[in-house]
Amino acid sequence: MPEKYILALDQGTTSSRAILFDRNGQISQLAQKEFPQYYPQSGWVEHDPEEIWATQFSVMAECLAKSGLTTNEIAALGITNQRETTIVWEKSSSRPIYRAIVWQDRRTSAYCDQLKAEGWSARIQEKTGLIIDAYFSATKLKWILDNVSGAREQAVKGELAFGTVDTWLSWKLTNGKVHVTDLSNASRTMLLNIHTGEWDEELLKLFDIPASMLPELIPSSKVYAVTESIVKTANIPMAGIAGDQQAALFGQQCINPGMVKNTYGTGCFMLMNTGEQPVMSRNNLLSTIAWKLNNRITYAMEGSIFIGGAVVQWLRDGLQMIRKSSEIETLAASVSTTENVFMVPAFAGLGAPHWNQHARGTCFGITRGTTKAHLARAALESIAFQVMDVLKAMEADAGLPISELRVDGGATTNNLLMQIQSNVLQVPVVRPTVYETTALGAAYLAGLGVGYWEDVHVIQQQWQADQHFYPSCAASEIAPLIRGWKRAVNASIAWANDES
Ligand SMILES: Nc1ncnc2c1ncn2[C@@H]1O[C@H](COP(=O)(O)OP(=O)(O)O)[C@@H](O)[C@H]1O
Ligand SMILES: O=P(O)(O)OC[C@H](O)CO
Repeated sequence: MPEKYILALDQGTTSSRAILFDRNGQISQLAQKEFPQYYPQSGWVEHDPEEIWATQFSVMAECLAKSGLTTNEIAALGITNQRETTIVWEKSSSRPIYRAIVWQDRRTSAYCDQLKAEGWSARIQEKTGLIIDAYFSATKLKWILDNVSGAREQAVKGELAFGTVDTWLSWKLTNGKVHVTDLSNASRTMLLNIHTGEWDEELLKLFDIPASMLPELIPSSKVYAVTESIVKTANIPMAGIAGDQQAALFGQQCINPGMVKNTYGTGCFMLMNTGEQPVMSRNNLLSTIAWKLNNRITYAMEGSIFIGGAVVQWLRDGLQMIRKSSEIETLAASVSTTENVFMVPAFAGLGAPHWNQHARGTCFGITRGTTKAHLARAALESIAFQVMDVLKAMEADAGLPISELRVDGGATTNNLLMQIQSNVLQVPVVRPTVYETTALGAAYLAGLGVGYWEDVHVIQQQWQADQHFYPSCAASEIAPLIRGWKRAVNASIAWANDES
């Protein structure tokens, strides 16, 4: 019998990846492609669903071709994806009726303010675990139905399908045979009751969403389809789905309550496993479904930061200050401090724990002596400070100190950022050997779904630390920086509040 592999599709905000994992959870082959971002108006962010599919499909084909494997050597396929991003398509033609509205998009902020003013905050948090914000899918879906010509009529007739990116990819991989989403993705729509694990009728009514548009809810780890005959990918069991942050929690083996990871991708997302009960945050964090496995739902508490590695991408593409993301490390390391420059990258408002939809990016403390190196360092520090704010909120909710942080995601290749992070938090930061933890989590869920791995205890042995970053300075040296950061965030919020 030839050795089999698990294929994970990781559809992120900036790129699509396909990764083959072996039985030891090691990467055997990888292909990756960036795709375009569209910013049609200030605060709007869109993707083309066909480009999402085309890049995802091409990396999958490339990965298989490079490996030389045939489909019967693939034991299962797992999907993990940028969450909340909202796609609506025609069931009959599979044609999207609008571009994907991305999680970072702010176009529904005013409607969210209205919902808050009408007193919906507590009820929505109680049911969904979420804080009302344009971030989640429900208001994006409502916007499409209200603004795309003919959409509502078609939706009422049952002709349209809604899905997050996992739903879209599952639809495309099966030629429209399945219209599904797993509970971890569904919990990000603001339409799911996380206690019952069902779509919530009251919320569907509030957002005026016809139930016929909604995908079927499935567990995160179970065979739900096989791939259709598209090039070399026919008949692979599709057996795992999870939102990328929950998949990373699984891939980091945070499978016991109290375990925490932080992922540094486009945004930063810290999740704590809270076991089989949702914990309602008193400190502006989210309560969300981590996964449904073996018929049991595991919950997580989450701090979502909208701009993490994206600030580096902005310096690269927007300001053209660097040519490659990796160049930021040398540039930022060329100065030992920012000379009191603070950047608040609230490009898409502020997420946890501030939740200000109207805040925007800002930079304080610039003098005639400020160079691009200071700005580069301030950008990296801004990522670390935002993570600190979320970690403090999580510690307050948990009533326990977090004594070590497991990290992953594209920006964790930056050793300087990891060192700054450890200094700011004054705790060790641990990077695992497999950086592609998100994809690994999806592979694990798919592999467990087909019995490739017998149970979680088998995969638990596979997690290995690559590098520890320990604090290299005293807390007293960091304290003035933290004060400066807090002033900068407050000023950014005050600027937004002054306008509203
Ligand atoms: N060396 C680096 N230093 C800091 N940020 C980086 C570095 N390399 C990549 N990044 C950032 O990491 C992000 C990509 O990480 P990834 O995990 O692929 O994100 P996503 O899944 O959101 O697309 C980008 O925003 C990029 O700017
Ligand atoms: O694309 P990422 O990895 O930054 O993840 C995006 C999140 O899923 C948004 O909630």
